[in-house]
Amino acid sequence: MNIAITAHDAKKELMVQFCIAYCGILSRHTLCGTGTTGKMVSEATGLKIQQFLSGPQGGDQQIAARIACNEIDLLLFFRDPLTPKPNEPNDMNLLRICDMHNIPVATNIATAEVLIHGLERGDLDWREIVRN
Ligand SMILES: O=C(CO)COP(=O)(O)O
Repeated sequence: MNIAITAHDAKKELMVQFCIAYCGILSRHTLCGTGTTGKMVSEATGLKIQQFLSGPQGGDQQIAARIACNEIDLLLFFRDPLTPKPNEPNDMNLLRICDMHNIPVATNIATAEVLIHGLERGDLDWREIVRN
C-alpha cells in the first residue's frame, strides 16, 4: 500500500511517536510525506520515505495530486485544530480530494490507530483492486 503522512507543527512529534510505535507495519508499505514531517519520521525511525516539498511550499498539493492520480491508499494527516494556518485552503483541499476519491484518511491519532490496525488486518485490501 502507498501511505502518505503529514502533520501540522504541533502534531509532528506525535506523528514521530506514532510511526516509531508502528514502524514494523509501516516498513512493509511504501511511504511518502511532506518535507518536514517526512524528514523527522525518517530520521527517527529509519523508514524510507519519499519526501515531497514542505507543506506550505506545495508538499500538501503534491500529495493531493497523487491521490487524484489514484496513487495513495491511505493518508495520515495529524492536524492541529488550535492554531490558524496560512495554508489552510490547501489542507481543506487535501481532505476534500480524499473524500472525492474515497481514500481512508486519519486526521488524529485515534483514527490513525484504527486505520493502521485495519491495514494490518487486510481491511484496506480493496484498494489493491481499485488501484489496478
Ligand atoms: O504543511 C503541512 C501540513 O499541512 C506539513 O508540512 P511539513 O511536513 O513540510 O511541515
